[in-house]
Amino acid sequence: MVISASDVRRSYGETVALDGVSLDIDAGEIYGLIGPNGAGKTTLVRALTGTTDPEGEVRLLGEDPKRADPQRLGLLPQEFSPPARLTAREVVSYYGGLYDESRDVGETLVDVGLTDSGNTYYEDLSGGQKRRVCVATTLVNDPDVLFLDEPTTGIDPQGRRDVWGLIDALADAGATVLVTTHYMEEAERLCDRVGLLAGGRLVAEGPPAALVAEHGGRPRVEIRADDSDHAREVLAAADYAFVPDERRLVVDDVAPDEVGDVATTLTDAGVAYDGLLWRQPDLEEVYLQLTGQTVGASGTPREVGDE
Ligand SMILES: Nc1ncnc2c1ncn2[C@@H]1O[C@H](COP(=O)(O)OP(=O)(O)OP(=O)(O)O)[C@@H](O)[C@H]1O
Repeated sequence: MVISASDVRRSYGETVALDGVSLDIDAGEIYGLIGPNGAGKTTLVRALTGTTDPEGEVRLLGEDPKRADPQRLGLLPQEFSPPARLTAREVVSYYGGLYDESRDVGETLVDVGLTDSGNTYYEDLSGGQKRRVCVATTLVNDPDVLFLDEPTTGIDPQGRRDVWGLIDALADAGATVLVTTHYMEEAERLCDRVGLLAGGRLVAEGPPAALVAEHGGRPRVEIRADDSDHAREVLAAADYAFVPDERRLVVDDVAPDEVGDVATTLTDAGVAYDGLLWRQPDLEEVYLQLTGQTVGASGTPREVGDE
């Protein structure tokens, strides 16, 4: 195992940040830690990398994390501000200088898609470009194990895809990657396995598709109608069931060939709607099923039915 944790606990005063987490991550895996703000993701990354002292046992590359070879590790913290009055190239070169051996700075910049911005001051880059520079600093020593705490937060959709491609390529080349995210699409697209963290506990773990199949529930249709209360009444009278969701009207258990029946039921009752969206359940639904909370793109936890 490249990374392993057994019954890891960490509290800050009264706040229990980690409440007995165990996990094992193998070489070449991309493992995603998912959870909303406050779930314990950053504390777990800190425990696994030796920057906080938890109870329980942690092993990184077979050692106490504090003794693991820094040359083999890359860590992108959530909050990371390189010196602003350096250019992108100088920032990456500065971090490269901290290692006995480092990669070519120009190549590393190309890898993160910063071909034209190498000579721009860090403080003059866009939010997404800054994050790419930060990712580049974690790649410059060609690490075997990478910890990326919310690597794509603030990056535009294309930039996000670029970073995913980069992480994929690193894992293909044998690197082990632990990534935290509250973007479910990111977790589904990128990760071989994910761990769902809630209140400092790992509530489920597995390949995204397997978790969705086991806990995600049935396909559903989301309806956008001006008068969604009326739409709900009409559908309830026709024996449709609903996914608990305070923000949207979501009809549960609708196979693809049954979407037309939902539309007809509404139309026959004179209910106007401007959208019917059929979708398979995703990791967001899994999280909701298992914790009663949504993660959401902003990462802010929300109790369903709590508004
Ligand atoms: N240094 C600290 N001192 C006090 N409390 C802390 C500290 N670090 C984390 N916590 C608390 O521990 C809990 C878990 O925080 P953590 O940052 O690990 O969550 P997270 O899932 O990474 O959230 P986010 O997505 O916002 O980073 C939170 O309640 C947080 O307030």
